[in-house]
Amino acid sequence: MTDLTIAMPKGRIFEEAYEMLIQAGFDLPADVEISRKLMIEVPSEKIRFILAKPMDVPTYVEHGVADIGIAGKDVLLEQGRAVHELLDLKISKCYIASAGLPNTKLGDIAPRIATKYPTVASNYYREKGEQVEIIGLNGSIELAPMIGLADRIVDIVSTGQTLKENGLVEYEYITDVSSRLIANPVSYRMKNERIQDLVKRLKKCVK
Ligand SMILES: Nc1ncnc2c1ncn2[C@@H]1O[C@H](COP(=O)(O)OP(=O)(O)OP(=O)(O)O)[C@@H](O)[C@H]1O
Ligand SMILES: O=P(O)(O)OC[C@H]1O[C@H](OP(=O)(O)OP(=O)(O)O)[C@H](O)[C@@H]1O
Repeated sequence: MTDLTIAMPKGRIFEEAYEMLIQAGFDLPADVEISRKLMIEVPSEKIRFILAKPMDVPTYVEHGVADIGIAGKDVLLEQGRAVHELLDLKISKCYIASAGLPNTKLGDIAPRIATKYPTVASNYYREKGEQVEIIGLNGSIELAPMIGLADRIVDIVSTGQTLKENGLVEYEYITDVSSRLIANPVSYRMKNERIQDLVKRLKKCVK
């Protein structure tokens, strides 16, 4: 059996993704994320996990230091990395939308859009033929319209609670997001049997 390195996203996605691998029949240790270890070896399964920031998973996979990884579609759309998308795991579901203060119309001059997803946002408005000014932020995006930094935000919505608690409303749905299994193209060729087996097993667990 070939060794496989899997880049796992720390945080939100981790638990569901790890649970899915266990459901797929992999014999993996419990309590992995509680520890501060960033690399977990599972010799019995010939698997090595690296625990990365969700935004960094495609980087490890593109560079081939991880054979496969799990990444949100939001991150894949934003980064457009050279990786194969193998399977929609249908976990960590949410969507990207634009939002802003209620009853506000965008003026003729390029509205300011605050976002953690500058590429997704500029593609969206370009396709609509609207000129915008993108303001890149790393988090707490909802603050931007409240404090007058931007006219709209483009961000992840899940329950809608963050928008509601900050007095914002959704304006435009942009795209659905869920987590995907991705592979390095060379690993996919060289370790095809191993990766196909994993895809087959995970596919059975997709709900
Ligand atoms: N409500 C949500 N908010 C943000 N991301 C979500 C949500 N629901 C699912 N996701 C998915 O989880 C991923 C982000 O996970 P997480 O929030 O742990 O990372 P992060 O925000 O990049 O990390 P950090 O909190 O360190 O900035 C997204 O890329 C997306 O695919
Ligand atoms: O619709 P909801 O269920 O409220 O979820 C959406 C919120 O969750 C995310 O933020 P996160 O918690 O990752 O914090 P951040 O501000 O650091 O991005 C996202 O950026 C929204 O702010």
